[in-house]
Amino acid sequence: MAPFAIRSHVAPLPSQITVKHSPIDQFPRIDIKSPLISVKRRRNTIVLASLSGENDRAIEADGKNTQAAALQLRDTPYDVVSRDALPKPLSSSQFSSSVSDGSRLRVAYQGVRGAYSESAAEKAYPNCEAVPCEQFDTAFEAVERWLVDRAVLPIENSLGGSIHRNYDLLLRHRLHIVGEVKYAVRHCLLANHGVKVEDLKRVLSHPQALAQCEHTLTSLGLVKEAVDDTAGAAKHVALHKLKDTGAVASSVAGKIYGLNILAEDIQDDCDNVTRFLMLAREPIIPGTDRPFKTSIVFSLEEGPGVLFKALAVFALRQINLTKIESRPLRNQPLRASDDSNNGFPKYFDYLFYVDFEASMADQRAQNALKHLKEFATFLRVLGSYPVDTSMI
Ligand SMILES: O=C(O)C(=O)C[C@]1(C(=O)O)C=C[C@@H](O)C=C1
Repeated sequence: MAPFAIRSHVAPLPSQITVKHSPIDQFPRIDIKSPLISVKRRRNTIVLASLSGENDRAIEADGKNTQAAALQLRDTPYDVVSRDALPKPLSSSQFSSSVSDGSRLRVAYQGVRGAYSESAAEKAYPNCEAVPCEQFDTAFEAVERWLVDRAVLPIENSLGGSIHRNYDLLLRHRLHIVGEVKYAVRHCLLANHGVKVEDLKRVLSHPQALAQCEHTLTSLGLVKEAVDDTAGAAKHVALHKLKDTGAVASSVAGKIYGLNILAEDIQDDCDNVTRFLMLAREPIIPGTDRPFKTSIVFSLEEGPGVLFKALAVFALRQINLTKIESRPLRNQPLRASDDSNNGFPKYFDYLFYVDFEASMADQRAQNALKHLKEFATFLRVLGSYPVDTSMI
C-alpha cells in the first residue's frame, strides 16, 4: 500500500513558506514553518510532502517551479503524487548519519527547537536534519509515512521514570528500535530579562522536567504548569514577554528564545539522564561484535507465578534484564498488532515490556524467546540494537 493515498486536499495548511533563490545553487532554499511539511532533495527534483491530520499530500518540483509548487502545496487542492516520487526505503546498512544520495538523514523529535529531544536526536545522528513534531504520535507517523527517516523519542528518565505514552505508541505503531541514546538533562530556570526569581509566581515546562525539579520549584513556591515541551515553555514565556512566569528548559533553549538564566542545574539530582530510543521503519541486523540490547513486549495468561516463569527464561540463560515495565490495560484495552495475527486487533489485560542485555543474534536470546513463546499469549520483538556505552 502506498504511504500517500490519492486524495484531494480540502483546506490550506496553516504553514508559512518562504523560498529564497540562490545565485550559485540551482535549487532555491525553502523554509517551511511547519513540522508537518518535509522538503527533500532527490537528484533533479525536490519532493515536498505534507502530513496534516487527514490530508496526506506530496508534490514534486524542480529548481524552476519550486516556489509555485510550494505555494500550491500550501494553498490549493491537488492530487497526490505516487509512491515512486517519495524517498526509497533505507536498508539496515544505512544505519548511519547520512543517506546514500548525500542528503542529510531527517530525524523527527517531539517539541520545538531547543528541546532536549532535539539535542538527543543530534547526539544519535550527528549530521542529521532534526525535524520538530508537535506530538509523539506525529513523530511515529512521520517515519511511517516516509516524511522522515528516523525518530528519536524519550522512553525513560533516571528521576521521573518511564514515559508511558511512548511505551503505548511503540505497540500501536510498527516501527523498530534501532538504537538508544542517553542524554544528560541539565535544567535551567529561565525568565525574561529584568525579571528576578522573587518576581516569579508560576513556572512552565514539560511534566517530566517539572517532576525532575520538584524540590527546587516547590521550595521557590512556584505554581507549576505543564506544557508540551521544555523549549516550548521558554518560547511561550519569551513570546508573551511574561514577567511573573519562568520556564524550566535547557540553556540552549534560553539562548534561542533570548531568555535570561536565573538558576542552573535545578534538577533534584545532578545525575539526571533521559534515555531515548532511535526508531526506524526497518530493523537493523543484530550483531554480536559489540554489546547489544533487545526490547520485547509480551502478555501472559492470568495465574500464580506466570510472571516469575516468564522472567525465569532469561535467568536460566544468564541473560541480564535492564528494564521491566507493565502497562495495565483492564479498563482501557489497547488495540495491538503482533507478529502472528497479520495486524488484526487483539485485546490484552496487561503488557510487559522487557529490555534484556543480549542480541537477537545470540543463541541464548533466541532460546529464551522460544521458551517464552510456549506460554506467552502475545510476544513482539521491538528491536535488537547496540547499547549506548558513550560517556554521558
Ligand atoms: O521537553 C523536552 O525538551 C523534551 O525533549 C521532552 C523530555 C521528556 O519527554 O522527558 C525529554 C527530556 C527531559 O527528560 C524532559 C523532557
